[in-house]
Parts: sequence; C-alpha cells; structure tokens
Amino acid sequence: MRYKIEKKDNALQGVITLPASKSICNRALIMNALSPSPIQIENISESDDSKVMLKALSLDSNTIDIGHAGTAMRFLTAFFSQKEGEWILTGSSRMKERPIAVLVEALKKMGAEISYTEKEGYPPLKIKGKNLQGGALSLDGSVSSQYISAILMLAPTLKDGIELTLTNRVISRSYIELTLEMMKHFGVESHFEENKITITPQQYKATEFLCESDWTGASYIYQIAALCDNVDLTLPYLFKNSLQGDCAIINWFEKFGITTTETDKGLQIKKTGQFTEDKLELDFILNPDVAQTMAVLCGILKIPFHFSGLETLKIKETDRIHALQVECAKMGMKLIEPIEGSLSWDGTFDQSLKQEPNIFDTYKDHRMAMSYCAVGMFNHPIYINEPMVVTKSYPRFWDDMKNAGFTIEEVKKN
Ligand SMILES: O=C(O)C1=C[C@@H](OP(=O)(O)O)[C@@H](O)[C@H](O)C1
Ligand SMILES: C=C(OP(=O)(O)O)C(=O)O
Repeated sequence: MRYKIEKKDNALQGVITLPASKSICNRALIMNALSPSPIQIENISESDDSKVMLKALSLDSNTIDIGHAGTAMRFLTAFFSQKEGEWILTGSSRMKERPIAVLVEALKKMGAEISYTEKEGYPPLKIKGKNLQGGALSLDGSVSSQYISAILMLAPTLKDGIELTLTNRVISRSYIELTLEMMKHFGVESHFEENKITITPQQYKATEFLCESDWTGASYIYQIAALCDNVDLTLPYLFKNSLQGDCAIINWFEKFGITTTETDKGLQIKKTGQFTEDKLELDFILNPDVAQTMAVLCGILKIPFHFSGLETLKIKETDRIHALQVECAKMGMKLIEPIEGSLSWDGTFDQSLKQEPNIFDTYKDHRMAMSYCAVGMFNHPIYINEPMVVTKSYPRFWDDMKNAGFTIEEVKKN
C-alpha cells in the first residue's frame, strides 16, 4: 500500500485528540493483572501494542503472539515467569531479532524456568510459570530499560522483593521513573538511589487510573506546528507535568517558536517565533523515540544537527540509524554516525543523492511513517509506502493528518 501526501497551507488549527500512551497503558494493564482486585483503567490505548497486551492478559491461550510490541514482550516475560502454567511468547520476525537475554538471565537467577525455542538470546520463549524468590540482583542497564521495568513491576509480588543494581550506563531512565511513579499510584513504594532500586514485598492496591495521551505521538504534531505559521491547536488529555519523559519536547520546541499553555480543554500550542540558532544539539538518552521526528524536522528546515544518546536505536522496530540514513538520503541529506550512538548532519544537500519524487519506505516502523509525513508540506507531493504501520502506537494518525490539512490519497505502486 502507498499513500500520496501533501499539505499546501501553513495552518494548524482545531483539536487533535492523541491516542493514550501505550507505555502507560501497558504498565497499567500489568499492574492491574498483578493486583488482588482489578483497578478501573480509563482511556485504554487503541494501539496494536496495547491490544496485544490486553489479549495476552485475558489468558485465553498459552501461546501468545505479541507482534511488534517491545513492552508486551518484555513485561509479559516477567509476568508469565510467575504465572502458573506453560507459556510460549512469540512475536513478529523483527521481534525475533530484538535481544532479550539480559531479562531472561536475570529472571532465571531468581528461579524462573525459561528456554529459547529458536535462537539463543532472542524470542520466542518457552516459560514454565512458578513462584519466584527475588532478592539481590544486578542487571545491565545499557540495552533496554524495558527489562528493568518488567522486573520492577513484578518485584512487589516476589517472596523477597528485589534489590536491583543497574550496571553500565543506564539508558531510557525516564521510562524506569515512569514505572516507579505508576507503581506508587497503585500503592507500591520503592526506593531509587543512584543505580540501586529496592522494592519490598507489597500488594498493589486497586485505584482508578486515567491513561494520559501519548507525548511521543504529540511530537509529530509539534513537528508540523514548527513548520506552520498559523498555529492554534488544542491537544486534550495531554499534561505539561507528565509522567512521560517525552514531555521534554515542550522545551525542545520552544526553540522552534512553539509555546505550550495548559487550559481546561487540554494543552494549547501556538507559534510565536522561528528557530534562530546555527545548529541543533540534542541528547536522546532519555527520549530515544523522538529522534526520527527531530532529524526529519531539521532536514526540512535545513538546520544542521548533532544528536547523541542514540545507542539503542539499532534494536528498535528496525535499525533506526540505518533507516534514517537511507530515507534522509532521498531528500539529499547525508547523515553520518561519527561514533556509535550519535548522528550528525552538516546542513548541506547532495543533489546526486536526491530522489524525485520522494517515496519513503517505513521498515515496519510506525515512527518512520509518522516522522516523514511532514515532508509533504515542502517537496509535495511525497509518497509513503506501507503507511498503516502507524497502528502500532497511533491508529488514527492519518485521519488526524487529514484534519491537520494534509491531502492523503491511496495510490498504486508502479
Ligand atoms: O518502557 C517503555 O514503555 C519504553 C521504553 C523505551 O525502550 P528502551 O528502554 O528499550 O529504550 C522506548 O523506546 C519504548 O518505546 C517504550
Ligand atoms: C521502540 C518502540 O516501541 P517498543 O520497544 O515497545 O516496541 C517505539 O514505540 O518507538
């Protein structure tokens, strides 16, 4: 499938209701399933990743295919390690390439029975659920914070609780903090100091919970706002003081002239200026999911950049460093990776690399499709292949883009 995309005006007005955050929903669903009496969760995300989590937790089958959902794969590995029965956790072909050994080995040290059914260190997993002991454990914090969140959410139900020491450089720490904050909301206290997290045995307590809108999804709206002149948009259920680390983009986009104000209808964004600096330097160590949004924005606005903290991008839905390099080259941009975990662009365009018209591939990665949509405001029209990958986190993305003034039409691939 291919979409032809263009936007010829430079206005962004009205209301866009973003989906609920899949990170928040999938945590709430796990905590709900671990609590003695279920909680009231409102505004569950309609994303594929939350749908697979809901289905898995309905326990209607012992073989669970979580598709592309990293959070579901990691959180459920810990969850089923303690759930009586035999379980097979599998996923998409990409999921079978995303490492899980750090989590599996840690759970095994706590007494879990888990084996790899295909490739050592990767899903699918065969899990025999049983009561786990917990206790002192150390874990590499440099690969994925989802392993840590998975263990933390299980921790209060373990016989000895957990005393977890994180080794190496801890990435995506904002997501660990999100986990602990949500656990607190559900009645579980924890102690996080330097690289040590302690959680004693406790019970989750049922309490109402509203899943906030998704700040990562909001990055695509802010990106378009930064490219428009006439902006007055309301984003309901999104909060400045959010549990989600990606609310950091409020400050990032101030440099692009976007102001964010809290109103009783949601956040209101307006455009009051332009980017005036020579270069954009950003560290994505807490916010890896918004790297694509910012790289494409800089390309459109011809802003040279140096991005760091991208160490984990190669093991996400696709190798996002490679995907960005290939797709930005179609706009004439040569992105270089000066050292592992960083990406730079000098602000020049190489005509020999340029592809006209721009036909962007999406690599089964929702964030590739959503990040490149905005290019349709300048080199219009552009084309995006396999656009429905967006359902992983933002199923109504294309409808919202139509409301944002984009013309979107399905066309034949020739
Ligand atoms: O815990 C979470 O909800 C997430 C953690 C991050 O992954 P890593 O910890 O693997 O960077 C992030 O990229 C992902 O989209 C969601
Ligand atoms: C990396 C992502 O998701 P996950 O790791 O949960 O599949 C993402 O949504 O950008």
